[in-house]
Amino acid sequence: MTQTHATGPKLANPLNPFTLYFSLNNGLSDAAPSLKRHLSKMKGMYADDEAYRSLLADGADPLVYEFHELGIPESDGNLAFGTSIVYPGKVGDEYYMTKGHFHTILDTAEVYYCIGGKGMMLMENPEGDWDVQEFAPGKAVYVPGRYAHRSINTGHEPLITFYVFRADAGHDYGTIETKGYRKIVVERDGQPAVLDNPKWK
Ligand SMILES: O=P(O)(O)OC[C@H]1O[C@](O)(CO)[C@@H](O)[C@@H]1O
Ligand SMILES: [Fe+2]
Repeated sequence: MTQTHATGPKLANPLNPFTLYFSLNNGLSDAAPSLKRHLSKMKGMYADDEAYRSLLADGADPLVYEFHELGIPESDGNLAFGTSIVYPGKVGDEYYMTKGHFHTILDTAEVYYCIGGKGMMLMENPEGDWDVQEFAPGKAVYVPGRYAHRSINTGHEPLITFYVFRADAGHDYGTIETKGYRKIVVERDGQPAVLDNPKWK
């Protein structure tokens, strides 16, 4: 090592070695800003449009999830990583969740390691196969290439995960925004249940 580098989010291109701290309690990093997705950014994604509208009444706009995206250069040798925090809540009986996406380079996989909370990773591929895997602290979920992925908080605490994927993978939101997922995860008798999405096109 010939020089020291400040740790933190100021990422140079090409990258130098660096270290970043993410809290094991709330998933956040003091050194890097998070991107926040409020409910108003998820129009049409929940099955119950009326429940969605009523949660946004009178100017309310709850924070559904936030994540750290560090701006790692999107070249094929790099890894993008960060934490993702989905807050507890529901729209009607459907749990708070991320938008979800395919990777633009469809074959690109991703790993999520759960640090806190409880939930599910909902996945589906263009061939129509779907799957859910459970998140609980200590569980690592592998999202294979070709699978769209959405994190869902089925518990009462923030669902905190750490993710890593190939930095050039890209995000394809269009397909999910127009077609939706085949499945939704809702609360039934106090338990999560996977149902057909009535809005799926
Ligand atoms: O991109 P979405 O579906 O809004 O969800 C955000 C999460 O997915 C990621 O894009 C990783 O796949 C992270 O930035 C973040 O954890
Ligand atoms: Fe992804």
